[in-house]
Amino acid sequence: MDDGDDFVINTWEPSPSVPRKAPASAKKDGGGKPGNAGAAKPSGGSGNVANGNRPHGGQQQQQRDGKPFGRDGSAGNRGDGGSGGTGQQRNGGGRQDGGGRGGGRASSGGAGGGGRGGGGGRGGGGGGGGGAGGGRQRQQPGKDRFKSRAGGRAMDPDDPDELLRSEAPAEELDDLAEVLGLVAAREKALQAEAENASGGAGGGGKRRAPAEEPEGVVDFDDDDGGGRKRRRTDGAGGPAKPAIKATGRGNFTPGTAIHAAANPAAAAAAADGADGADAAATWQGLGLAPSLSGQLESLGFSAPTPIQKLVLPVLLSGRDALVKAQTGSGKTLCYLLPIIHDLQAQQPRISRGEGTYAIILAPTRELSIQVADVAAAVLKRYHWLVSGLLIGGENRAHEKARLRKGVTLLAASPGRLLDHLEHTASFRTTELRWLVLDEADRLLDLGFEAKLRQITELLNKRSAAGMEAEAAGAGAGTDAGAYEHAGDAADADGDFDFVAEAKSRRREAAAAAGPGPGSAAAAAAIGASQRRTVLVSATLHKQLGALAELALRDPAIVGFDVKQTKSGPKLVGGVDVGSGPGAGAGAGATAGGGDEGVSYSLPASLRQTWLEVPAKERLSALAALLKSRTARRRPGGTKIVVFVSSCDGVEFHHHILADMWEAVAGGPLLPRTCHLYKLHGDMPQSQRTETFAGFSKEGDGVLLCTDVAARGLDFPNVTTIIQYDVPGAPAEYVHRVGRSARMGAAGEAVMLLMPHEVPYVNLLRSRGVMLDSLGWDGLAKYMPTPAFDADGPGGGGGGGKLSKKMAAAAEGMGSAGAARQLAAQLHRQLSAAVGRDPHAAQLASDAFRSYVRAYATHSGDLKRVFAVRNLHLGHVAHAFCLTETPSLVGSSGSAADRKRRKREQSAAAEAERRKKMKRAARKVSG
Ligand SMILES: Nc1ncnc2c1ncn2[C@@H]1O[C@H](COP(=O)(O)OP(=O)(O)OP(=O)(O)O)[C@@H](O)[C@H]1O
Repeated sequence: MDDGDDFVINTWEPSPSVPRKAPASAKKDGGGKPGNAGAAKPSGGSGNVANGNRPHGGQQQQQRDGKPFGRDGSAGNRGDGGSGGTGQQRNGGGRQDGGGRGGGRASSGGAGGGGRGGGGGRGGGGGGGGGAGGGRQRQQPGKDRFKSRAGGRAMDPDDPDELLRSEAPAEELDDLAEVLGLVAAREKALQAEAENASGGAGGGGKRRAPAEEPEGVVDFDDDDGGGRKRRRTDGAGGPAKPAIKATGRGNFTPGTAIHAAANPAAAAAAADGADGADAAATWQGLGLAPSLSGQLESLGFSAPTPIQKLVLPVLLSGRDALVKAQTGSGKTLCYLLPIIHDLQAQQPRISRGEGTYAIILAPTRELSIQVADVAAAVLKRYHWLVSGLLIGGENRAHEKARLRKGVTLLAASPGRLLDHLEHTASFRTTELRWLVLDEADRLLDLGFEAKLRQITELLNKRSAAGMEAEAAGAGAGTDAGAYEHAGDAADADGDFDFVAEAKSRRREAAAAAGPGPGSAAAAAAIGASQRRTVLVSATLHKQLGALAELALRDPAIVGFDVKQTKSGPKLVGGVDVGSGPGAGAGAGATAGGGDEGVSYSLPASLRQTWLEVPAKERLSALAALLKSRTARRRPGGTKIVVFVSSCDGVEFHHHILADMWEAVAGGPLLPRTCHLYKLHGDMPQSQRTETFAGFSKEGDGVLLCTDVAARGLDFPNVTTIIQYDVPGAPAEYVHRVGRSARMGAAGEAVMLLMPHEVPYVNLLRSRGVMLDSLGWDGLAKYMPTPAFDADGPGGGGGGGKLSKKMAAAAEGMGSAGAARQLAAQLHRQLSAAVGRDPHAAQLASDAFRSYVRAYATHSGDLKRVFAVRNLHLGHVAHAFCLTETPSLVGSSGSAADRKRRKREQSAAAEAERRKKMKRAARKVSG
């Protein structure tokens, strides 16, 4: 039933801050080459077309493994698969008919060659029992892993914050890399086998005709897989630009040479060169439609950033891509613009009933919301393209209703997307043309590998079902068959005739229009079987190569280099492309692989410092930093993000600073106009969304948060980042500080380190991140001072006058040391207040425990620097305003909160169900 509350983000007013106007610096970016888009186009497009049967390979592998495709398994039916495609189509109406779908794939293999159909049959047969079991086995270890890392506490693997509290052990990630490598190798072998068996005839029958190679465009130096080098030139005989090399055709598999991409610095320089400066300096010059260019300008994006200049032509050409660039350099538009350009160009227009054409996966809910907001803003001109959001914490039933209506462009978090792929029959993805994995490094960090693999497999399966149905039928009804095949029986009604009709007209129009950069023909050449996949990352993650192997085909690689090693090609950090004029390109050249040897590149406009603080003075130092940064009103506002290592830590500090400070210190810590926010993964989604929007809009504000806000979130005008609790690996540091100094703006990052943690500065230095030491002197006058002494309240905490006695003492001492002593006195008063308040005391103990637990999860090199044995637990407890050190055994408040929330959610769901039943009953009786 449709709830009527529309899911169309397209009609939302995007958050006022997102996107924001381009700063003057960005507008000045000049340069670029005319015709780059065209130059890049044909090679990728044709390469992809030639490789069009990749999805089949993936599916064959599933069939052979007999793996289930739905969580429910429907094991008994899987054995039906032996009859191949036609059998499946006969069976295929019901979603529960797992065998039908398995057979569907078998038949798709069968179309390419009988052998594959047989393979599917075997898989289907085995799947009767083994498949379903396999599904559970695959999920279970994941859960166990989370559980064991949480010290026996059951964790929610969908929740980034849960995982943040303790990262996956390195060995597990290594195992996953191995598995992904094996999967890729196996896929490749099966594909080769299938190609031999079919001789290409069958597959060709299903695939759309490749687009003709447009004339006058450039191919790259291209290894055709057989070691032969080809070179094409453009009509004018010029070299290919941008300087991004294509890889050989075929999957990006171990043993296949991954060509170093572009040296972005060189490419950016080329793009800025005299002969092409004007074209690449404009959106249209990069190949975007005039209407899209106009929309961007009306949003304040007057010119592309350097990374956008590099990536847009590549993606518009139909290539897959792996992209790395500095934080805040404008990566979101790098993929959104080619997608929107592609979708708006489809003739006749795409209708929402056709289902989803683009999916953007992001690791956190907030990031998905942000991407959806930006998409909605850009899509405003294209009312027929509907965007939407699928994220954990939202009502599934509402999401299902919206998916049934159709959502063209979807931003999603992996857990919820997988859930709908598995359980929402009306979720149509057979037309999917784009899959983006944003913050891919973070997705990997959070242990989403298995989910990403499942998602890719399911999408492949669905698009193959669509192609199969299309090949089997003609014209109207084709899609109905496809959806039936994909288990979407509920939608297989007459409504889809117009969809099939639109699609066939679209293809005709594309054929008539002929080839050309960004043309309808080029677009049509990339059918469901030719999905483009984009991996975007701000840092190099050691599993990224494996993920690229799995997900990408013939990718252009931007911002990384590729090093040949004994075990095959390996991604290494390349030159980051920056965000402002002169930024990035050339800054922070990299060498080596993995995190070791990587050199991060951060904006020059970011001032980075660290402050050495003993454990027991941490809270006072935080208060002093906040006071000092908010003391003066800046014209553009002051926004501070404070990173804390756990949800409990955020709760405790929020309670102390927002609810208790004023009463104890006799005045507020922050100016009245500066609001204090909190954001963490244990908050209900509605509150998270509210905070996200509120802090984005705020002129002055402080956000206390976990790493849930560390990546990708684009809060406008963040002036200061305070890392109150240390980050993990240097990449984490880079992501946290990347919330400030975006798009060439000035920013500051301060990290608090306890004395034993100071070597972390050297670790960062070894990764190219240079910090200065921040002295106490500048902070002395902002140290919070006690309100209550023999002379009565003085209001030192709120910036009011010191009591006479204190003021005299401070003047006498006149040093940072004196100020610190006064602050210590205030701290003792706070501790006494916490001791009198059971709620605060509970928050403090929970926060202390979570802090120590999080500290204990550091691994590798970090374990030596952040060793729990170096923590003075008594002093740490003091920082949490505890006079005694709590036992480290015991459940945290957040765990209890989570349980309570789950209870509340199921009670609410039950109430909703009852309401619906009552409504239905009333309708019947009415
Ligand atoms: N061409 C442009 N002109 C002006 N501003 C832009 C342009 N492109 C993007 N921006 C703005 O730059 C900011 C950063 O963009 P975005 O969030 O896409 O960066 P990012 O590289 O994804 O950052 P992170 O690595 O932190 O995720 C946003 O406020 C965005 O609106």
